[in-house]
Parts: sequence; C-alpha cells; structure tokens
Amino acid sequence: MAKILIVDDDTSFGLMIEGFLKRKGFNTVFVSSYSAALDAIRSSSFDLVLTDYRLDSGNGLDIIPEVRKKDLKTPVVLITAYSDIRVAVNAIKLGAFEYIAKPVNPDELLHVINRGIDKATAAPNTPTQTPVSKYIKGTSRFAEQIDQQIELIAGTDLSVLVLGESGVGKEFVAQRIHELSHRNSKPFVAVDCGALHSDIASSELFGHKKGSFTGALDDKEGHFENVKDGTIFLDEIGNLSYDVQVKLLRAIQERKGRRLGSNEEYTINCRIIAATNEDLRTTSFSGKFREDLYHRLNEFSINLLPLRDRKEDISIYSDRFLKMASNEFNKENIHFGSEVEKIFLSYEWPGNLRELRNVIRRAVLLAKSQEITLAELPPEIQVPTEQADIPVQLREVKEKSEKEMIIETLEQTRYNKAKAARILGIDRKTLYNKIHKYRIDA
Ligand SMILES: Nc1ncnc2c1ncn2[C@@H]1O[C@H](COP(=O)(O)OP(=O)(O)OP(=O)(O)O)[C@@H](O)[C@H]1O
Repeated sequence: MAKILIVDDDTSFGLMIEGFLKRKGFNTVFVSSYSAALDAIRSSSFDLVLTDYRLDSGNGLDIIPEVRKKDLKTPVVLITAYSDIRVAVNAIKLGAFEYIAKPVNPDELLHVINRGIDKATAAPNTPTQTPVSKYIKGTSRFAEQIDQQIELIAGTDLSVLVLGESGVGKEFVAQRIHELSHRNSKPFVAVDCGALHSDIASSELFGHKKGSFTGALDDKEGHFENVKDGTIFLDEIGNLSYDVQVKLLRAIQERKGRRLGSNEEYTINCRIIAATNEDLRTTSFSGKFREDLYHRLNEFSINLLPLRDRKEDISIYSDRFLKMASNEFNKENIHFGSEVEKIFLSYEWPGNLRELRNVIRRAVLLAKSQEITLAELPPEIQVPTEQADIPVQLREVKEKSEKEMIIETLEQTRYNKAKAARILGIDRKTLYNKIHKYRIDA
C-alpha cells in the first residue's frame, strides 16, 4: 500500500484529502505545518509527497529539496492556487513531479498520484526504456524548422544543447533525437540536474563504491554507466556545481568515468543531450558555468520558442492533448467551444506545453457535456493577457503581484540575480529591466 505524506496548513482541507485518499486505499500521514513536514520527511519514507504551496512558514517549494535529499525518486506533487501558475512552473524546475491547481478535482488528484507512484516504482533508478513516441510535431514554420534540425542531428553523435523555457518541450525534443538515432534500441536516461543535491550529484552521475562516503552502503552504478550506449539527457545543466562540471568535462573529453572511491575507470559510450532554461554563456562569463564545458555540450544547439511566440502551434497541440485526455478519461466526441479556442490563443502560457496539457486534461475531466466551455478553464486563463486588453485596475494588480514575486524570489536567493531569474523563468536582462521598472532596491 503506497504511503503518502499530505502537507497542508489548512487542516480541514488536508483532512478531507486524507479521508479521500484513505478511501482509495492509500496509507496516509497528514501534517499541518512546515516544520512537521520536515520532521516527517527526515524520519520516515514516503512513496509520494503531496504539499500545498502556501504553508504556515516556508512553502511547498522549500519541501522539494528536502524530499530530494532523502530520496531522489519520491515524487512531489504541489497544490497551487490558479494565480500561482508561475510557482507551479518553478516547482517543476525544482524537480516536482506535477502540480495540481485549486480547486482540487478528486479524479485529477487520484490520477496524478497514481502516475507519480507508477513512475517512481516502474523505473527504480534504472534507465527509462525508449517509450512509444508521444512526440507531436507543431505546424508553425518555427516548429517545422526545429523538426528539420532534429532529423538532421539525430543521425550524428554530436552533443546537443536544448534551450528554452520550462515546459516548452526540451525533454521531448531530446527523446525525439534519441528515437530517430541509431541508439534507439538502447536506453534513454533523463537526469534532472536541478533536482540533484550537490552532495550526491557525482555519485548519481558516476556511481560510487561501497564505503566511499557515509551513507554509501552498497556499490552503486551511476547514470553514465547504466545508460550504456544510449542517450543521457542532462536537464537543467546550469545547476551542476563547479566540481561536478569539472568531472563531467573530463568524462566527455576522455570518454571515461570513475565511481566515487574507486580507481577503476569505465568507458563512456553514450550520446549527451543537455538542456537549460538560462543563458549559460552569461553565467559562464561570470564564472559559474565552465566555458569549455559549455562548448563541449553545445556542438549543436536547438532553441525552442515559448508557446506564446508560436501561437500557430496552439491549435494542433490542443487538439492532440484533447484526444489524449478523452481517451484517458473515456469521454468521447468531446470538443472545445469557440470561446475556449479564442482564450487559448490570447493567453500567455507561462508554463508552455505542460500547462496547456494540464489545463486541457483538467477541462476534460470537469466537462459536463461534450463541449468544453469557459466554466472548465481556470479563472486565470480567462483573463486576456495582452496588455492592451487589460483594464488599468487589473493591470495594476498584475504588476503588483509580479513585483511582489520578484522581491520574494530575490529575498529567497539572497539577491543572487542569476538564480532569481532562473527561478522566475526569465532571463537576467528581463529581471534587471523589471527591477528598474518597479524600483526594487536590489
Ligand atoms: N513535442 C511534444 N509533443 C507532445 N507533448 C509535448 C511536446 N513537448 C512538450 N510536450 C508536453 O509538455 C510537457 C513538458 O515537456 P518537457 O518535459 O519536454 O518540457 P521541458 O522543456 O523539458 O520542461 P522543464 O524545463 O520544466 O524540464 C510534456 O510532459 C508533454 O506533456
């Protein structure tokens, strides 16, 4: 019976979720404070952690690294308010498995929990075998060019750097390259470097020998060993510590790896695809990301535009996500109302394709008839986001919350602007412009 930790400072809501999950056969532990959550995570093991974003002290995002430190595989699901969509996006960047927007729909909750547990148990630290392709091609000129690049590059062994905002499809592009390459019968291993705590990053990537550090109870294969001749996908590469960057560079240059605490070397034969949503060149100039490593990883780069800058793609993706969700929830002949289609085109999609997929999946679940109407969309989406369409008052509210979020993130990162920009999902230049615009003392 899977064991779930539920964290929510709204006790009645937390108990309601607990009751629901118990009825569905889960073993649950409910805590109503941030500190109790940390105690629970440190003192016992869970198959999944479900946390609200807003907690009495700290927040759901702070829980993620704590869970990661304890067990890399435990999925974390974050519950957010609709207005926190950017928080949800950040949660994914920090390694959360998924987010669910309030009001929580029980079917959706159950579905996400089951997917999280299945994923964690199906591949316990072993390479993901290449799945049947779920890659959907966009129809914009931009998407066509990307597909041409993918096809071109797939036949080579060049290292590829995939760039773009969170949720834009970087991992899907990496998988697509792998599927079209001669390595497609070999493993595809995705490593979320953003979720790798610096203390364990080397051991996760390269493996360790029993006794090489406290807690190394057994010999362990690293991802570079278990990927064999397949493709390793290093997501959020900018998060790797300098030490690990040095090891990675050596591994790439010499095509050799070594487990921590071992003298024996193994050969590295895999293809490397890396991804980031920050400008590594800027970071490299400020000495945080090694320039030599950057060039090694970037033998070819693919830059994915955010969805709002390629709106022609929205229609094909929403149709396909709709089909996938209707199959998943056994709802036939479901379609979008014309208002919904219009809103999809005017909304900014800060969470890109991931957000589009989630909004559609939820709408299908909630739909009472065969037509998806505005009632099934999150309120935030129903507000046209083009500045010109926003009444002054609303624009002020939007700007106020943006300013607050920037201040909060700057405080969280102790005014490290590169880090703050990364968490906010914007580039540093945009952050500087906003600091200037809102006259933030930074
Ligand atoms: N080409 C695609 N075809 C079908 N679905 C896609 C495609 N690209 C993205 N998606 C959907 O969007 C989700 C997010 O994609 P993906 O994980 O590749 O984004 P990402 O850019 O790697 O995000 P992050 O930076 O947060 O890791 C996927 O789980 C999938 O549902």
